[in-house]
Amino acid sequence: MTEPTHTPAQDLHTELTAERDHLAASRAALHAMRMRAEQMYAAGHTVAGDPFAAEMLGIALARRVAELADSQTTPLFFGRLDLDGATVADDTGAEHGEVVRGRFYVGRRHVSDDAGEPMVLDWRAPLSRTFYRASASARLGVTTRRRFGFNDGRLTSFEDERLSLGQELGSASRLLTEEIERPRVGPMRDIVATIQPEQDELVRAPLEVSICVQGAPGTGKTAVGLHRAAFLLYLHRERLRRSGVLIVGPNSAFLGYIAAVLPALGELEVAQSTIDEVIARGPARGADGATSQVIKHDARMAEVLRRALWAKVTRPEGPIQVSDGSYRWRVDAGVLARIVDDVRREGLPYALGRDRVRARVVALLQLQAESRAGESPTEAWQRRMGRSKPVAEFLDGCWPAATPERLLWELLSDARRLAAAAGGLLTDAEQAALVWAKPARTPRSARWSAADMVLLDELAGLIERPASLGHVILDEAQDLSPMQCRAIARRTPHGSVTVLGDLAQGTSPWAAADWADTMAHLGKPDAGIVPLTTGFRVPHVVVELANRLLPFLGVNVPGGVSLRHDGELTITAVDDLTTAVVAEVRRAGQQPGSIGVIAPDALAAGLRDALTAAGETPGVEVGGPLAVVPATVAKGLEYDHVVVVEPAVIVGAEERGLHRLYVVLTRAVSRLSILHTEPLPVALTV
Ligand SMILES: Nc1ncnc2c1ncn2[C@@H]1O[C@H](COP(=O)(O)OP(=O)(O)OP(=O)(O)O)[C@@H](O)[C@H]1O
Repeated sequence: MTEPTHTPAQDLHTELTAERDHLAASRAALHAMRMRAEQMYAAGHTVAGDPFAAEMLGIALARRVAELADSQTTPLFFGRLDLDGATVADDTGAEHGEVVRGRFYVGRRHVSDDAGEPMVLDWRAPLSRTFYRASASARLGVTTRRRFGFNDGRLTSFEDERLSLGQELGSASRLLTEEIERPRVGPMRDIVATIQPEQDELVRAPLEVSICVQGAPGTGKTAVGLHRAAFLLYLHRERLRRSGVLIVGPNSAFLGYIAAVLPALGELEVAQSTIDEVIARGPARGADGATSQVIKHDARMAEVLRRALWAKVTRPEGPIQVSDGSYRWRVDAGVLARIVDDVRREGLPYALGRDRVRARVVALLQLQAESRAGESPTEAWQRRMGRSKPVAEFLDGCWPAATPERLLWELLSDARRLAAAAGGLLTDAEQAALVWAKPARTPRSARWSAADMVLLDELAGLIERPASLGHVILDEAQDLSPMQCRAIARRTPHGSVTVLGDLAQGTSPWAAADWADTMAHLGKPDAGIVPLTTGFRVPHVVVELANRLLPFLGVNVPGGVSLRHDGELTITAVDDLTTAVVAEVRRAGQQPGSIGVIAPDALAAGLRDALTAAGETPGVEVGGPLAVVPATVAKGLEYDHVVVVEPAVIVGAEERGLHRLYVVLTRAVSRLSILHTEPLPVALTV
């Protein structure tokens, strides 16, 4: 492998001018595409056949116009490929033999000229794959890969790797380094220009494939998940628009931080929620004790609920007799029992089963009516029979209608009912912890807790099957409980999942210790587990400090390595925390970038007030210049300068406090200052 040769200044100038010309021409072409789309939008109603078609066409064209919006500050392309024979892969990654030569620009979206010739290739197009994957040893038909540097939308530099001459920069790329080390002010940005080969492999994995990524802090898991969503939507737009793509993140601060990435990539329709929002059936107004909460999230509850629901189905005791004008039809108890048994064996969701039993009974009544009258009864007749009192009473007796709320209310209000469902599964003490001390009088008046929502969702899934989503991306998935995983599994029986997380960052009481368990609860036990170890956020010195905690975290994960060798770490024992935090924030403010003061939850509000009183202005939004962040919401976030306050209190505040500290220490992009009055946690000092 050789170092890239340098281009003489004069040639450099000529080349830069040519590249800027191509950029200007591409912008003009994009503008023309948008004009054409706007004209079509304006004329849409005249070509559509009917009002519905006109509306659909209008929506599609408006979307197209929005997708073609140009932003002067976002570079239209960031790379160039010179090809002497690249083999294009199809959607699945399989090569289909078309050999391509010539020059191609790679950017955020496809731009073509009037004749339809590509001026910029979408980064997700099959040919663009070579931009991310080619290396000197496997150059995939690439002779030269060029990366462009931009400043405020203006093309200012480029960097070549002549792969055909064995030149390759890898992580020594100046443009990659600049991108990684740039100050993090504002919301999270996309990484399309610098996706690394190991990340690209995950981003472009086929839609059918579920994957689980175990990655150390800052290895780009969130970035990979977001780019994977954009990639899948590009390849399977119509299918996924119908079925939906969902991103699940740990909290609303995190979702706010990542919210701008997909729109910047032209993807405006991906739902982004917390797991609680996904399963909410109304506001959670109740609270759980620590013990009952953990039991409710335990996978055994699924079986308790299943038993409780299906215990409602009983064998019919007598026959049905239905009057129909001057006739009277009859179905014997034995026949009814067989129907109930058969339908149970079919394994349908409860409500569908009930409908099917009703339909079978009506079919038997219909047979009798047909043999008597010689003609088929109408649908109205069938509905009348299905709703007739004897049929309704039979159904209410042996397959009663059920709602999640009523069932759970019955279980949590009544120790005997719970015991009947939980016998052999939950201990007596566990059952006692679940039953309400003061039962709600009706299901409607129950004050459901967040953990109850998980149980209600499980019941709802037993009663009626939810629609299947096309793809779900689960970020910080190590914190999902078995029951929460099941909630996602129910929503993806025909879809796939991308699971992103770090076992070392598990802070929930049910945090995963082994990805195989999580994937089994998600219904994808065969998914591969892929490690990511190269860190793009946390500087080397800080990674080293955080890695000291790993042996104490009880998980088996590969340690991270940092691409960043800059960075600064200070640990200071202070007398007065508030004074020290204010002084540290002032010192940090002398450098560009965002500042995050991460404090024990109990201290956060006081520090925010103290900073405000001192004339600093901590904001609440993530991505602002200064934020005071309670330790429990810092997950997934990052700041150029992180001030960690009182690590020992963070550790002592919760059961998995050491894991929390690991999360908190790994939020820093450039500088980490630790301020403490209490002795540091032992794990940090060994
Ligand atoms: N290939 C890349 N090029 C440039 N920046 C990158 C790349 N990959 C990741 N980054 C940046 O590194 C930072 C960390 O990425 P990200 O938040 O996705 O990591 P993570 O693995 O989800 O971290 P954590 O587990 O700590 O939440 C982000 O600022 C992201 O933009």
